[in-house]
Amino acid sequence: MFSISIEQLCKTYTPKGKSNKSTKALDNINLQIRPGEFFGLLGQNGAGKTSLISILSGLSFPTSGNVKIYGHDVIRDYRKARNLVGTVPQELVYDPFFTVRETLFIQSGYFGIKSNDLWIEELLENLSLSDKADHDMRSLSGGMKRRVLIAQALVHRPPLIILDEPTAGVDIELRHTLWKFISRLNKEGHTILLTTHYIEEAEDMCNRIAVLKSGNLIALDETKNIMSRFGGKDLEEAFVKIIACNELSSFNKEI
Ligand SMILES: Nc1ncnc2c1ncn2[C@@H]1O[C@H](COP(=O)(O)OP(=O)(O)OP(=O)(O)O)[C@@H](O)[C@H]1O
Repeated sequence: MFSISIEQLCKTYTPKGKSNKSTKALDNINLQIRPGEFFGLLGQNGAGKTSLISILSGLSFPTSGNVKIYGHDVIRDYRKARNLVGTVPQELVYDPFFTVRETLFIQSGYFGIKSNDLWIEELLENLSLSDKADHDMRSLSGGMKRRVLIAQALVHRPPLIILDEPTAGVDIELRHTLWKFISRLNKEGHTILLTTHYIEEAEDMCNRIAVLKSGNLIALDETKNIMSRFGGKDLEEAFVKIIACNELSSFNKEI
């Protein structure tokens, strides 16, 4: 069984006013991700990455197509699918008046977990948040808030962890802390789906890469194969070449 199975997925945003044009954010995406993969989803701004992640996380509906998480359809079997995913969103969304520990306790409650103290302590420890555990969320710096968002996504020990640009604007210490912890979870069997504009992070961490361009999947392969197929000294050079190529159909034949 796949961690993620996506078949003929399309997502179109249709604005309410008649004058505005609709946007096709995802166009016939087919993709399977196996348990235990560390998978990178790359693409320029507006390529469709967050649209795809929102559908996987149950925050948005597909326009058409089928999406399953460990065999559970994200619409028909919403609760089971949602329980298997932990998503770290791009935006810093939080309740300013709860402490860090309260935030994690409340999040555990959303998943019906009553006693989660040991795991919450482990999350606090691994994300270097222990000394901030009893501080209000509003008093934390941006980087600290991001650590809490990561901990929140992990409270229910989801087998699939989705990270939407988790290191955007964060310092080097958090990057190290985060990647060390996420690597450990990946080695323990968690599947990781990462979007990032820091291509070197994807090169270091991901065993397989997909590239989206204007809602189309234009490349999909193991990281080392992408680099050798498209040349260049690193994944960033290969990525630039893939994006620059306009012959989407020739790429698609190879997918
Ligand atoms: N709620 C929405 N309503 C209308 N259009 C949307 C909505 N969300 C995204 N879009 C459009 O869908 C397309 C894909 O956007 P999306 O946010 O999925 O891209 P992205 O790859 O995540 O970009 P970024 O790297 O900037 O986060 C863009 O053209 C965007 O303007």
